[in-house]
Amino acid sequence: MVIAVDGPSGSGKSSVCRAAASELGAAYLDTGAMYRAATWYCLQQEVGLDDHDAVEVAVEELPLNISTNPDHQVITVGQADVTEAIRDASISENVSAVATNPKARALLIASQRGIIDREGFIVAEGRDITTVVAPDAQVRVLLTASAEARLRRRGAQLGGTQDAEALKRQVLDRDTKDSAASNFTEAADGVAVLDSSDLSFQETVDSLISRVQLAQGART
Ligand SMILES: Nc1ncnc2c1ncn2[C@@H]1O[C@H](COP(=O)(O)OP(=O)(O)OP(=O)(O)O)[C@@H](O)[C@H]1O
Ligand SMILES: Nc1ccn([C@H]2C[C@H](O)[C@@H](COP(=O)(O)O)O2)c(=O)n1
Repeated sequence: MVIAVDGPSGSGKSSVCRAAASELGAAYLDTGAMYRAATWYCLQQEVGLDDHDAVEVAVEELPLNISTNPDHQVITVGQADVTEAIRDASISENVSAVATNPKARALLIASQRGIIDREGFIVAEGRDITTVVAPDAQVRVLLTASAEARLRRRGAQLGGTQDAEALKRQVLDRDTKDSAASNFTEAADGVAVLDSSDLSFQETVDSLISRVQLAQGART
């Protein structure tokens, strides 16, 4: 069973899907982490992010390994453990340049489909999982939250280190740029909306799990 979840920045995709996968005993794929790792690699190789061909070459040779264990996420690029580094504000502010590069996207999407096929029972989250990567997933959810809730949550997550302008760049401005590559603000046909604005973290996890259990029941 494939559980596909999309949504804007700060809506809770990574944390909610990781917790749900852990409770369900499923694998977990953070596709945003793959775009972030690709961006880290381009910056490390001093590839100009506006140079589309150079970015494509870099993504083609990207020596990426991403774990699918929801309880132990490790992301490596070659010998470098980039699990923490890809969460840096410098990556958040540059990742859209890679995510909107069509050829880089096609390469990463192919890799994501390979991981999903290999795992079988998996929660995969990102921006285009319900629509492009796994449109045939048995559970398809658009996880949303108000802009105010998303900014507040991201601010708390970063320990109050970012001012309002930096948070806006990392959350709302990034959404605007990423919208050029995929539609994650409106649910496509057959995709259920889960609005977490007024839900606690655990209520949101429980809501996702109950949708999975409903789909599991429908299959037996
Ligand atoms: N329903 C909720 N109530 C309160 N806090 C939440 C809720 N859902 C998520 N959070 C918190 O909000 C923060 C942002 O969540 P998370 O990083 O999972 O978002 P995201 O959608 O994956 O963002 P991005 O796409 O930018 O990586 C985390 O600290 C998470 O614990
Ligand atoms: N399926 C996906 C996943 C992510 N992206 C882009 C959009 C984000 O700016 C970036 C990082 O994702 P995050 O870690 O914030 O979820 O990657 C995408 O285009 N498609």
